[in-house]
Amino acid sequence: MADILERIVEVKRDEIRALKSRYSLSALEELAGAADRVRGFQASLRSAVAAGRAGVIAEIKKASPSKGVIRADFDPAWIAGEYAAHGAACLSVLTDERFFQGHNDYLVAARKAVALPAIRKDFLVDPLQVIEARAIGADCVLLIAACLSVGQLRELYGLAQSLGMDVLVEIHDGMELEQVLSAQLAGPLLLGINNRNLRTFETRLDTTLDLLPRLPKDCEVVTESGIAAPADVKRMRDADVHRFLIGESLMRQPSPGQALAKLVA
Ligand SMILES: O=P(O)(O)OC[C@@H](O)[C@@H](O)c1c[nH]c2ccccc12
Repeated sequence: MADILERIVEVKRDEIRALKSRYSLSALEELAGAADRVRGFQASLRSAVAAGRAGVIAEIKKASPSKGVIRADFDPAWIAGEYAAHGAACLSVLTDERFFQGHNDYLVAARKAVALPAIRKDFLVDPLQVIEARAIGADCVLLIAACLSVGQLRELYGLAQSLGMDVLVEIHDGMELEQVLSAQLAGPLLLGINNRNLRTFETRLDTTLDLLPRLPKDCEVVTESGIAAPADVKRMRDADVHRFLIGESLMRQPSPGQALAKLVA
């Protein structure tokens, strides 16, 4: 059986075809040009960290392929308000419909409710999806190294930057790190290390810690997935990792904002 990442990318190919039949490139570019001004995503994380705080990207995620529905009562604007009121630096919004029960409208609603910058969390493999991200208001896009060739990574990264967006480049092992470094992207690189293996769903915080010695000095590391307890946050901060992408453990609590405050207190 094809693994989940391959299945997701197959579905994305269909979505890209549909997007192409709905919009011409110039129409989509026009929408991107008319979108709300970009809010600095990488800068917001940087200022939290400079102030001695954890820089948290708080995720708005209804469901996932590994966990099913995570939160049934799902109101993206309300959740965004919770996160903003309790110290999140940025929002992450899943827009994939098929596997994560996300939606572009959730990003629009969440971003409209607060002043925080937001990343479009999806599986981007085509320039059109990057332009679409800006058209719906995204301030940052996720580029997953495992879905992209070095050439695609360079192309999509450059395109996102040319649209004023930041990019979070995601890896989960040393091979993907080498691939990203060989792309020689314009830094300082915002590099996400996913503790969850998207092929097996196994989650190990050591994934981040093991890769740290191999990262370039100016790299801004985000540890992603599986952060559930204050001890997890402390372990990372002791290793000089101050940026976090956190979803499930917040989404499962009645007040995701209070959960966030407790986690990083
Ligand atoms: O819910 P968690 O374990 O806190 O993880 C959040 C985030 O890291 C995870 O949703 C994620 C990281 N990279 C992704 C790529 C696609 C979809 C989802 C993800």
